[in-house]
Amino acid sequence: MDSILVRGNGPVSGDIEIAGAKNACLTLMPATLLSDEPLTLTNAPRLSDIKTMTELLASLGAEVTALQEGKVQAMSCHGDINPVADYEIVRKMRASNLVLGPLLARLGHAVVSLPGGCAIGARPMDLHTTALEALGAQIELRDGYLHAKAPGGLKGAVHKMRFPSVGATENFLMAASLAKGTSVLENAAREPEIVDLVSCLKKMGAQIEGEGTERIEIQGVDRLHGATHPVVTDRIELGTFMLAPAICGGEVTCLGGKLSLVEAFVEKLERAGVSVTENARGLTVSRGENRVQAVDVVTEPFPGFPTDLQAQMMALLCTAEGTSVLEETIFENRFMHAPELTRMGADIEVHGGHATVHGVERLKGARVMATDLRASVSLILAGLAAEGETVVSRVYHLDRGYEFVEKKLSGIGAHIERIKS
Ligand SMILES: CC(=O)N[C@H]1[C@@H](OP(=O)(O)OP(=O)(O)OC[C@H]2O[C@@H](n3ccc(=O)[nH]c3=O)[C@H](O)[C@@H]2O)O[C@H](CO)[C@@H](O)[C@@H]1O
Ligand SMILES: C=C(OP(=O)(O)O)C(=O)O
Repeated sequence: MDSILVRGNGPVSGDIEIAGAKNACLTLMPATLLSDEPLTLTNAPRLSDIKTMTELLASLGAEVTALQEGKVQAMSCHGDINPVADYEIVRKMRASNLVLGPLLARLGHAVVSLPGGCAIGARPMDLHTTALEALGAQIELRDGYLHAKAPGGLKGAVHKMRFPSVGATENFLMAASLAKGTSVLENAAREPEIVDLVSCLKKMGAQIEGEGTERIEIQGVDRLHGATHPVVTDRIELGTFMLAPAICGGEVTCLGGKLSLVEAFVEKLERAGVSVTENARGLTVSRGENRVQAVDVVTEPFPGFPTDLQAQMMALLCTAEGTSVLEETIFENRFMHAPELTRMGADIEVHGGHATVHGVERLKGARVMATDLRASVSLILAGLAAEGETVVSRVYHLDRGYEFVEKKLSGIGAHIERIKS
């Protein structure tokens, strides 16, 4: 298993290119199941999760070709489709559950393994199943698989979710696009990845309005056609790399970054004393000599502060002046980076969904272990702020969500290298 070695850094400077969003690409890829014509995604990130989704779609009968070293995913699903998403693939990745809505819409039946839990918390599917049931699907759980069918076809309906689940919104949107009649989803998720999915579905011929708001209306159509679509910028990779100059000092431009993707995050950075400006090339982030100030953070659905940036923000706050409280409201076990940061000299107390971080002047390098995707990169960021060397093990988590992380960070002057096992 590879590790990442990081050496404490001085100020960083330069440009860093932000990739297409993992969490958008993983929902755009299953949309290929909705049409028998090719769907081409440009600006796809080069990640192991994308390979896993490719494997899953191939197991269902889709042809997926990675072009330009993986930056383009060309997909086609014109032959026989297998309705069974097998446990062996689904268990590797939560986003596998996004084939349920498309399979059901295209075939009228689907058998999809439950993703189960993952390190950061439970990944239940009740919001997905009740949303699809509102469209007329009958779903039961047998042997760890969701067996779904819609004997008379899916029919448009009004459905209100008790929580704006991103995945359930995506499954509902894809299914309702091919249902008969009009569907309305209330309390829908508003994340940029939802807006991106709708933009792609519209190019495929879907009739949808209200994306980016909490009420989305879908007029079902008989068939969807092929399309070419660029994957939206990864707001989480963007936020992660914006933290490099915030932690080390210096000035970095995150190419392709937009304020509208990370407003709640930027508000906290600015309060901490970090400057962020939007320009034609992206977002420029700078911090001078002053220590950052403590800020409190609560994770929330978009447009609130994203759960996927909580671990990285904690790395910054470890060396802030004062005490910060981070509250995690989305996943019940998403503070696993805290004990690892403590190994580096951070002063953190975790009580349930709250982490209290008392800022220290300097962290110290240590051997630490990545427990999940965002925890891994938070340890790398902390390593940049630490005295001496930090070795982060189990970086296969990192490769799920960050392409060429060593190359990108060394491009702005960070001391980072991969140790191959
Ligand atoms: C709202 C939110 O921040 N969603 C994040 C979540 O999306 P993801 O789609 O995985 O999760 P959801 O948006 O569905 O919401 C997560 C919350 O809803 C609960 N839940 C979810 C589905 C369900 O059927 N029943 C249920 O109770 C979960 O236990 C959790 O508390 O993880 C992704 C990867 O980290 C992020 O990119 C998304 O931004
Ligand atoms: C936890 C994440 O991904 P997933 O939902 O695929 O596990 C993430 O992107 O931070």
